[in-house]
Amino acid sequence: MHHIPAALTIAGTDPSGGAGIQADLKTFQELKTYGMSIITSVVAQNTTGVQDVQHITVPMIKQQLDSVLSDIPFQAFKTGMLANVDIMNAISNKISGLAIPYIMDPVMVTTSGDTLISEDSRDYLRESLLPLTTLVTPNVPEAEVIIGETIETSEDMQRAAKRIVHEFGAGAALVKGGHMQGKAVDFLYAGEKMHTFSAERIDTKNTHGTGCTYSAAITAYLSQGYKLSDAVQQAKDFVTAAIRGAFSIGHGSGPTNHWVHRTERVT
Ligand SMILES: Nc1ncnc2c1ncn2[C@@H]1O[C@H](COP(=O)(O)OP(=O)(O)O)[C@@H](O)[C@H]1O
Ligand SMILES: Cc1ncc(COP(=O)(O)O)c(N)n1
Repeated sequence: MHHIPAALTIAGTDPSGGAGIQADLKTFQELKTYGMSIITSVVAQNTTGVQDVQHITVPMIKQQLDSVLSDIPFQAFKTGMLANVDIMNAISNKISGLAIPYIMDPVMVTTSGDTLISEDSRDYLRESLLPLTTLVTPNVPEAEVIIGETIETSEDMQRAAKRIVHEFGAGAALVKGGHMQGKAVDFLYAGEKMHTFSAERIDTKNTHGTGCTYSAAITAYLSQGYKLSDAVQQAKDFVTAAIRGAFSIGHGSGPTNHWVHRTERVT
């Protein structure tokens, strides 16, 4: 019997360590879940933006998945950057039979404004991958792409969450308010009532990797058996602390601090 909770992330990389696979693994580690990773694209990026991208071949992505699936059980998984339809299709074929929570961070554009996935793959993501999810975690611009409508108010965010579940077939939707004004408020809808998660807005430019960190934390808590709304609340507390302690390093938007449980403060 395995008593160690384990989670898998399927995503792109960030050599500067703040987003993507690197953020996911740091988060899993901090939250005491054994972390595993499938790399879909190698992204040359840092706190200032994306300099270059190279996608991993589809056979190699499939082989990475087989290597993990044939060897080590895990209790939850997430996807981040899935750059094109071929990669999405390979992933969906391998994961559609897994009876464990699937958290999709529908990564489209980075904090620095660089596009990470092709135009046509947005339709594939909406039509083929969304119905497989336990939870999808769009920020406001991503939710706008999914529903094809602009979002201006918190009522719009809540309506988007409901539409993503009822019309697009996601298991649940967490529409995140990081790009709105005022408090940092996120709405979770899983088919019944609307849950609200609110935190004070922290005045910082260092938000590189917040979405990755948040969805990885939700995945970690789900791997440990928390129910969805509790996993999101715990993860919200984690990401807020990670933003509050964010590192002012690099020349652009610095990374969040995954080391939130350290007793001595890192500055
Ligand atoms: N300045 C901030 N202060 C506090 N919380 C924030 C801030 N910016 C983002 N958040 C929170 O961080 C999480 C990630 O949200 P968001 O920035 O919308 O996603 P993404 O990184 O995918 O663009 C959400 O819980 C959001 O409310
Ligand atoms: C490989 C990869 N995946 C995702 C993001 C988005 O980062 P954020 O969490 O800031 O939206 C990123 N910059 N790089």
